[in-house]
Amino acid sequence: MPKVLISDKMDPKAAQIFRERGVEVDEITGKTPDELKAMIGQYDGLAIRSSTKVTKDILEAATNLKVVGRAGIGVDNVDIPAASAKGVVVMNTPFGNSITTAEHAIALMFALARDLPEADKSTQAGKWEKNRFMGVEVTGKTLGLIGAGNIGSIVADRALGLKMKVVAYDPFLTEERAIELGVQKVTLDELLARADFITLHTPLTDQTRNILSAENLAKTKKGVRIINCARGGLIDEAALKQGLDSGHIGGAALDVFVTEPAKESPLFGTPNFISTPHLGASTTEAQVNVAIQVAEQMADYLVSGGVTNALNMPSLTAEEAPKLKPYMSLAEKLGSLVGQLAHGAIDRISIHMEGAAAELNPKPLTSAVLKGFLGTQTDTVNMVNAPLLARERGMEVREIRTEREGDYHTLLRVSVRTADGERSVAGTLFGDQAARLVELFGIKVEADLTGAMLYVVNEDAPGFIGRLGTTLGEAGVNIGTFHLGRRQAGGEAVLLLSVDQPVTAELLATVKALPGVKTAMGLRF
Ligand SMILES: NC(=O)C1=CN([C@@H]2O[C@H](COP(=O)(O)OP(=O)(O)OC[C@H]3O[C@@H](n4cnc5c(N)ncnc54)[C@H](O)[C@@H]3O)[C@@H](O)[C@H]2O)C=CC1
Ligand SMILES: O=C(O)C(=O)COP(=O)(O)O
Repeated sequence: MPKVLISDKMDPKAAQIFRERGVEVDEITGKTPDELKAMIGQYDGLAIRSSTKVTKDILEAATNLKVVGRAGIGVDNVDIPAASAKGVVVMNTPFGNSITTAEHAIALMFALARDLPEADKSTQAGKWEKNRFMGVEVTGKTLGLIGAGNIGSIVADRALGLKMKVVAYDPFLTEERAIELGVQKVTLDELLARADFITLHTPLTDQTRNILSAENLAKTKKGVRIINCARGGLIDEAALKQGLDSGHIGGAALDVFVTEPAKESPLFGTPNFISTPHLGASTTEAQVNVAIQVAEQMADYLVSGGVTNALNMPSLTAEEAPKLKPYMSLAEKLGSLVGQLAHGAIDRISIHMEGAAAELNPKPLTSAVLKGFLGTQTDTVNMVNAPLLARERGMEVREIRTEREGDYHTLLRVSVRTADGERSVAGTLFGDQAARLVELFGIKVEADLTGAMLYVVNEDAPGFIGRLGTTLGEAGVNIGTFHLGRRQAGGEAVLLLSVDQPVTAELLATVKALPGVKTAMGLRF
């Protein structure tokens, strides 16, 4: 039974779903990195929010880990390249808390507009300072949206409902989408110059880090009020403090900080500064949403291989997964076969899916072919990092689908381009389950690809098979299955034998010395 650790506070619905789906679950929150490292080895899944840092160090200790599920959106607390290298799927729940976070941004905007926290504090201190607090209306004001994705769009919608003008800076926002949202697409400089309120809704990337730098803050309108419910690091906190102190910035509300938990900050105590402890996603509704979603996605993956909302692997529904399983095995074997047989540099690999195979989700099949192929060159390849590794090696990967059936109702063909030209192998599924090789470098052959195999190319001549059998017998090697294919009688023949003992270098040398043998190789599946 797969076992999952929930390491951050999560709605109880998550644990309930894991158990209902046959996944064992421990809920242990608040552990230090060392404590987590010591226990992570026993788990197949790790369910987190933003507190747990899934570092390379933790992943190295996670010997059984298959999936990290983020009950929320941001995955900057997960080392995704390190997870991919280990074959660990990383998933998030991209929509479950977006309304809630957008609402928090709007709440902070009003809190800034009317100085609510300070007014509350003063009133409860018995001061009744009616003349001290003078707010601003949001109606008719311009809201500058940096990032108009899921959350930014909801903020825009709510702001338009409040009769604000919304200008948006987002390099990936199309004019059509801007029109649909009712916002004006502008440059960052224009946004900085025009906005009365600025709200940030981008991930933290190399491009967005310090997007509100000292220089950019200086370009803002005097009295601007700034809200960050996205990620610490988008604003230069020291420059923000200076701007507040000088009075250029009229107010700032931060839900997120460069260092979290933010137990101290030069910003604390600054007039017109408001903060919340990363509460953007903290509503009952959002937490129920993300807990249910993350548990369902992780259970799908652990129980049936379905992949949803993964950041480092193509999607695959829980219904598709069992159907694809035998194909994945065939794809991996064909990839491995060409990897073992084709020599020299390979700059292109093509995966042809014909007949029934053409109707399947091609991405997992491609990953499986690449895993099989690259597995002959490196031990660190897996389904998750295979496409990335192929790209890093400068390989072009082609997927070709032909729905028309050929000789087989379903066929996978893997071709590689080598210095000597295109080399291809093809296989089908026998009874929709068993992987069967049907063509090898242009020669028809019917073979199972299992365990240790001996591959021999020879001149088709009488007596050869007997001599080969004797040679193997004398070497104490037992033949399991025997497959023969040839281009034409008396031409080139291919022999594929599964053998019960390993094919040693010594045996290969003896086979190669037999008359008529052109090539002999040991293969492994
Ligand atoms: N405070 C909290 O508790 C929460 C914070 N978040 C954070 O909110 C942020 C936004 O989340 P979503 O809207 O769901 O993400 P999203 O991916 O839907 O939207 C992000 C937008 O940022 C834009 N963007 C990317 N690079 C940009 C750049 N250089 N300049 C301007 N725009 C750029 C993208 O084009 C995209 O439209 C994320 O960082 C997420 O982690 C999300 C949920 C809760
Ligand atoms: O979903 C996100 O990106 C968030 O930042 C929410 O964080 P949390 O799950 O509340 O720790």
